[in-house]
Amino acid sequence: MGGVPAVSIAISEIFGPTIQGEGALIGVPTVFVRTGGCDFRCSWCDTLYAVEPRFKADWQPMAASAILAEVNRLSGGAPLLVTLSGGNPALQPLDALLALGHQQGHTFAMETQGSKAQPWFRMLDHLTLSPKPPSSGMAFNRERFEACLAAAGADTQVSLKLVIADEADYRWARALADDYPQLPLYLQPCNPAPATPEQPERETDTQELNARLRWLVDKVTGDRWYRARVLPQLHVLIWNNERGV
Ligand SMILES: C[S@@+](CC[C@H](N)C(=O)[O-])C[C@H]1O[C@@H](n2cnc3c(N)ncnc32)[C@H](O)[C@@H]1O
Ligand SMILES: Nc1nc2[nH]cc(C(=O)O)c2c(=O)[nH]1
Ligand code: SF4
Ligand SMILES: [Mg+2]
Repeated sequence: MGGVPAVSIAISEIFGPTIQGEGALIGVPTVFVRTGGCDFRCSWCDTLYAVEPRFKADWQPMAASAILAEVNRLSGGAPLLVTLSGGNPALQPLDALLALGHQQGHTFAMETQGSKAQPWFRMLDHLTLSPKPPSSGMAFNRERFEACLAAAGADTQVSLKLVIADEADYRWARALADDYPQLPLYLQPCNPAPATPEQPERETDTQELNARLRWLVDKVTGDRWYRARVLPQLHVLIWNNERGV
């Protein structure tokens, strides 16, 4: 009696509908499901409240059915694109969420740094792999990244989204992208002043952000790197560093 207890997923926040502000699906209406916990700690991370273990008490263990109930409440009951982010959502058991969500008509995209592969990656409709450049302070592990690509298989649309803070990041991005010519490639300038747990109300420097965007466009066009697509974080242009949008 009682059956198998539902597996729980650590949830930092569920919000939307808003628009996807980054990468291949920019502009698409979506609800975000943000998991808690990350195996990285990037120097410029804009979501440390979903990363640092000191915030563990804020992350709620939720069953797939409860997460989807909240997604459906926010979406008004209509199926839509659900974006899984974090923290690193690849650390969570998300297969039941994907199976049940698909049954309900939702589609799923996920953002991850490519440090951990899961067999359920092939259940995703879109997978954004965002390996970290030198400025993040994190090391790139090619074997793990390629395990993520293999786990996604042929039916999941995979794209590469690289954050660029400086010249060294740009050079790293060029070399990395050359090794994966089949992947759609998105470059996004690093937010120079993301909000932090200590300064949740911090505003970014929009002039500096715009200068970084212009610099990146100049680099890409100057190098005739016509495969790269340069995009801002649209949500930062619209709402600055506000959380939950
Ligand atoms: C917060 S992360 C969560 C998902 C996963 N941990 C990852 O890094 O891909 C989502 C996206 O935001 C990007 N990001 C984080 N901080 C940023 C910043 N200061 N400027 C630009 N992009 C940033 C990450 O590189 C990643 O592509
Ligand atoms: N609108 C919006 N787009 C996003 N794209 C990636 C986000 C993230 O934090 O993972 C994000 C986010 O937090 N908001
Ligand atoms: S991998 Fe993603 S969530 Fe984790 S610290 Fe880096 S940017 Fe933040
Ligand atoms: Mg974000």
